Amino acid sequence: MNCIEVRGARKDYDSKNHVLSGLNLTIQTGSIYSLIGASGCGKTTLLTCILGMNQLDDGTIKILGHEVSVDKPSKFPQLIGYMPQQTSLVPELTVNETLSYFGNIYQMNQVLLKQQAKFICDLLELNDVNKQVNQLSGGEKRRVSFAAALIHNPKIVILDEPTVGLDSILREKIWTFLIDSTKSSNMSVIITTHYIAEAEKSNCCGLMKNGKLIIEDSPQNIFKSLGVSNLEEAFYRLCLLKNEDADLQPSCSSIKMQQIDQIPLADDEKLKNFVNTRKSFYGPTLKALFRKEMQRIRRQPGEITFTILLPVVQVICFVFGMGGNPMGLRLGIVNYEVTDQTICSEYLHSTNYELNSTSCSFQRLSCYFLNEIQDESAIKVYYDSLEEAYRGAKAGKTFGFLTISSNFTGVINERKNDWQYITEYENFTDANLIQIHLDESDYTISLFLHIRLIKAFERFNKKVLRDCDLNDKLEDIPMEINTLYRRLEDDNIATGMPALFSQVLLLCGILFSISSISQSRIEGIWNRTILAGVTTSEILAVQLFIQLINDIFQVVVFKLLFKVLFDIKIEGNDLLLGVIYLLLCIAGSCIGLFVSLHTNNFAVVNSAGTLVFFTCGGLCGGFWPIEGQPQFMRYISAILPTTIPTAGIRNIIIKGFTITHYTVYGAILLLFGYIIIFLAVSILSLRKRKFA
Ligand SMILES: Nc1ncnc2c1ncn2[C@@H]1O[C@H](COP(=O)(O)OP(=O)(O)OP(=O)(O)O)[C@@H](O)[C@H]1O
Repeated sequence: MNCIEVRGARKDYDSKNHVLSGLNLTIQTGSIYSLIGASGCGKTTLLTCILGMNQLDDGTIKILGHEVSVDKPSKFPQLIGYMPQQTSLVPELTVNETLSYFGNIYQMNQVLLKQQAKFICDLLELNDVNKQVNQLSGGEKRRVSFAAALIHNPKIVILDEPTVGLDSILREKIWTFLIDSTKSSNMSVIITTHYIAEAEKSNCCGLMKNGKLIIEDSPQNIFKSLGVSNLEEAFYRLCLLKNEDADLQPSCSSIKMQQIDQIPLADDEKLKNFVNTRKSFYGPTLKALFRKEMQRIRRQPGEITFTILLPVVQVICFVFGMGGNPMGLRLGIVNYEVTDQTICSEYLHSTNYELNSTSCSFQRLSCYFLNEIQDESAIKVYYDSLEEAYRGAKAGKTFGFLTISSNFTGVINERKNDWQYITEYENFTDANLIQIHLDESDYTISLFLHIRLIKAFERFNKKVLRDCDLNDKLEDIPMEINTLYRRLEDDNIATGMPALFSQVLLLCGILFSISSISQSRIEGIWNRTILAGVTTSEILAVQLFIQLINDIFQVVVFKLLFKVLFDIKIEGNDLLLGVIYLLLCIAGSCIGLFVSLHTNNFAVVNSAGTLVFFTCGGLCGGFWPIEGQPQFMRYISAILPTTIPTAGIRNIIIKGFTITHYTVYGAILLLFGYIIIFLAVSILSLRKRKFA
């Protein structure tokens, strides 16, 4: 039986790029087949199609008589060993751990695994087996990758440029091993190489050009037919040939292999047994997947620190960055009533202000008013003229300025004493006693200054009324505003806190998921794991388990932070709050999973995470009311993963709402919805395309 048969293989990446154009290839069991050709001629593409990682547009590929495609990769993963062009290993694992990982996902017997690992490490001169892969040289990494392809003693070995970067002695050793293995254990090898001379050691050589094999024969037959003495020369000659001359090809299938034992691979019954030997959800395999992730996390101190610190830093920043009253705001003052401010301070220090108690008339009341604006409200910066104050505000030296008219005291006196007789109402309001110009480019600061100036005037006015023996309540508006639920001591922080919590927990889930899944897909370990026969369900199960551990950890950190930093009493059920936190984290993990499965570009993955974070942050209503959004946007906000949960968290913490309130059960249902949808779509897309 032929080990691999490729018939009429066509593959186009795009309409201009015909990589394989009706290629035929036959690899006999127990032989070494060297695939050579210029860079970019399609060797890797052919290998990935043979492995079922890439789909042919036309034609068939059979491994041991069974057709292979993306939908139906090889039935015998344990029989195949693949070494990709990129090293495709976990950089944080040691050599020993790497071989143990591969041995376990191939479900090897532990004693055999140890023996085989020792044998291969000796063969490939991998002496320091406790060194991490990321501490190895390029050549050493390739040797580890080669060892990983051979650890389970495969019967079909597919090697994409295994000898690149290795010295000639080691290359010789590898070839000797391959030749011995094909002879002694009937191993079949397909190998691509740019070292054409070493291909002379193979049983058959195929030279690819223009998407086809232009020759496929034993090196000796090629020498004979072309009248050359080495493959380099043959390769050079054939590459110069035009396409129409490419009919030189006797097939390698006519070459008689000196096989000792063909039975194990030719016997279909035994192959079936081989298929059945792989156990689904097998403990040691799952353990290997889990251990690999844990070792990776453990050896990436940056990542683990980031995972722990992310919520801590975010919450601390939030506590210090939000909710505090802005201090040190500079406000320009132009006082036309008392232009020399030293007079004001002397005056305030001496008699406070001059009051004629019989008529209740004052002097220089502007000093008195300005005295009510203390530094914690605004730091006063005095200017002599409006123009100067304007220039100061424009230059950013102040957040705005106010002018006090020269008739300030006169009008106030009038208001207090003769307000009932003022007939020229227009004149009264036009007095423009105090004109305020605020820099509205920072709305929050302008709002604060606005309120503080009004309050300063109220205080001033009340004092004046009291000094005139008038009831200072006259100044109050006849309205009392009482609050429901709000607690003064924590209202500022409590307002934005639920939004921050939902945002950060969602982000923690997304980032963790992205970092572990994208990393393994981009590094190539994902594909190698799938090729070893591990199902995507097994990988997902382990991933979700690890995510859950991370999510629970994040929630615990959050709850502790909440206690230590906020010390806010939770009115509602703490457990219910924990459930929403956990669901937020899990929803984030599922969103991260979905994103990582749909792109292998780290920049895109990170941008997607950032997009989710900022979109949800801006629209969730926790930092700015949803009521401020246009109606159509409110519909979008309502279905975002943090909007209803933010309201739910706020309602549990501050109002003590239970699961019967729509924001609480709505949050739980919404998050469950997110988890189910993103998980289902991820599973479906993995069914369609397992490989990264
Ligand atoms: N995913 C892809 N999308 C589009 N084009 C691709 C893709 N992968 C490979 N190609 C193109 O297909 C052609 C064959 O690539 P392939 O990697 O198979 O060549 P190769 O013979 O293995 O090259 P090398 O010897 O340099 O490794 C190249 O022109 C390459 O640009």
